[in-house]
Amino acid sequence: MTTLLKIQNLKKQFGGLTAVNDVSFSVAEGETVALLGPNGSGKTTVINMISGAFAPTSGRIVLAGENIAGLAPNRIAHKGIARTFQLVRILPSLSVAENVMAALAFRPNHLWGTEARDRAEHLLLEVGLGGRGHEHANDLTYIDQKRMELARALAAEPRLLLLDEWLSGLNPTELGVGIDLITSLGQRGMTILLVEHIMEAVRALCSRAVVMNVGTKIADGPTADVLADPAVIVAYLGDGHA
Ligand SMILES: Nc1ncnc2c1ncn2[C@@H]1O[C@H](COP(=O)(O)OP(=O)(O)OP(=O)(O)O)[C@@H](O)[C@H]1O
Repeated sequence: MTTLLKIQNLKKQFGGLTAVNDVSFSVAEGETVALLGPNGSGKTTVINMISGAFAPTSGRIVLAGENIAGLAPNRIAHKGIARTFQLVRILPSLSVAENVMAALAFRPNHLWGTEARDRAEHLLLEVGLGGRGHEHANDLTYIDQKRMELARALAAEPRLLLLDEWLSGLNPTELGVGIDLITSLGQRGMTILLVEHIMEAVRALCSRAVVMNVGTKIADGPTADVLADPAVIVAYLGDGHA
């Protein structure tokens, strides 16, 4: 398998707090990998460094052989990384279709006009919002806003998709649909790194999992093995459960 993303000795300090400490792991082309860990373990900080929201204190983030650590978010996006946010970010005053068209307009091979509208409708259909492009983004339920945010991320045709708790807040039916949607992206060859607290989803979607605790990587391997690792169980549940 070809490595798409290689994280090497990544570190992030916020003043005296070391949020991410010497973390290294890789994601192969076409893999769906989970980045796990209890609250505050540094997962979102890793995602923020990969997507360029934060510059690392030290370490390398290598995408397809090129070190992208510290580049601005728009440059990283143009290199093929797209993400969703833990708290959804949308353009609330625009329609659903316009939100996606804005993403199509800002990608390297821009799409405009009818072409963009057609592509936006296709992407909305893909995420379960078919025929709803005319609606006001602000009127969508939270779950539908998440769907729309995913359509915006997919509009960039990323090589690597970062999903930060994209499945959280879904009811059981919606969760099943969401898992199917991410599965279908993976089946089409998309490389995905996802932060997720819903273990049912992690087991269903991810062949491999990386686990962090207090900024440090404590496990990396096949998902079933990692979730059965006593060190991981202790990190999530505390001593007495391993
Ligand atoms: N911008 C920031 N400034 C200062 N400290 C920060 C900042 N962002 C994150 N932190 C701190 O870094 C640590 C790791 O936070 P992070 O959000 O990466 O954890 P997480 O594993 O994603 O947690 P959760 O599962 O709760 O989202 C925490 O102690 C957090 O308070």
